[in-house]
Amino acid sequence: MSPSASYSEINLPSEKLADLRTISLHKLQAGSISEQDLLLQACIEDGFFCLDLTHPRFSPLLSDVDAVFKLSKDLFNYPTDIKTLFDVDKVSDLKTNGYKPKGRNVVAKDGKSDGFESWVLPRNGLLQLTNDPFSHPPAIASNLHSLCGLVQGLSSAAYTIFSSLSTSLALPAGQRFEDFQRLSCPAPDILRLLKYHADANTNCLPQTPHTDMGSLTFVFSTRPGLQVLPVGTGQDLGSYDESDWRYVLPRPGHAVVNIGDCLSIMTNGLLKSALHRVGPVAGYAMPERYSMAYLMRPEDQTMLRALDSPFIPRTVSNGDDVVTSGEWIRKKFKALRGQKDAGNFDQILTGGRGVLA
Ligand SMILES: O=C(O)CCC(=O)C(=O)O
Ligand SMILES: [Fe+2]
Repeated sequence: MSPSASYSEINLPSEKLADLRTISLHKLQAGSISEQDLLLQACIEDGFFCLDLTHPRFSPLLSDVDAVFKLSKDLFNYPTDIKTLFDVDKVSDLKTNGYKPKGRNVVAKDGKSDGFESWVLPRNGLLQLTNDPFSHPPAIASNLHSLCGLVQGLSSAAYTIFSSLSTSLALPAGQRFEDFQRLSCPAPDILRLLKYHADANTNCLPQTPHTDMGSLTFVFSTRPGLQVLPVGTGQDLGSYDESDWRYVLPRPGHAVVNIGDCLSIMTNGLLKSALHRVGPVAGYAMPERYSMAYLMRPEDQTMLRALDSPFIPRTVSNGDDVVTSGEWIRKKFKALRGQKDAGNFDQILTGGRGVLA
């Protein structure tokens, strides 16, 4: 088969596929104990799972996903001079709003740059939770209904997931995950629309390996491309092998969900924040690919330290290294802004490990 064979023609060997658990949001919401246990297991063992949204009650959410994919195509089809009016580095401080052209950031030590355009939208701006500036083009203004529906639907799915995990870990009142991401309070969550460009080079790496630095991420796509590194393959030490990557296949009516660094820190590593990346299937060209990621982050005042739970391993800390989530995000930016050639801001913002050494 030629490197440009269509993805539907590619028959991936099953041992190369990520064997992710499927969690039904409907069953979680109905209080199923076995689903709750399965969710905890997935977060401890993989840091990734597939979220089944096929129950009819989630049809409005899936319609919003479709509408936002359509919007995404319209946005990336805008002429370059319009897109650059909303340059993420000009219209927002912490990259929480605006457009990033392809190739702006370095993704590999050899200096190669990224292979995707992105457009980031802030939850605070969409839901009018703060008065922070939120400049955006007409296509976004005319799709606010779907964008807000999507963000609210995913925030509510996250509430169910957080609350299930909090119960499983016997977290005390006031220290439950959902207490740090309240539905009506401002939080620096972002909706990230992505367009990966086709690339004939079978060795291209459009997006660098990274972990997401927030709490929980939901990803939707209709094309393969997402790859995860199984927990236990030397992620922390960087001693994994290229052959360790596993492909996550998109499934209609499902989101791919993963744990971010903040939840991992708050559970002292019990819940895993796994390395992932986007790239072509080995030996094939990279096809054009649209995806969207809703990257959730704890409210700014959240202390990033291990929570009280009989299941969370304790560490001895003098407290000096505890920071709030807001400080942590700012610190990362400051460190990077002062670091010539660090380039890779978007990945750093969304990921704490596994990026440029
Ligand atoms: O495009 C994807 O499938 C993944 C996106 C991602 O990992 C991110 O935005 O952090
Ligand atoms: Fe990510």
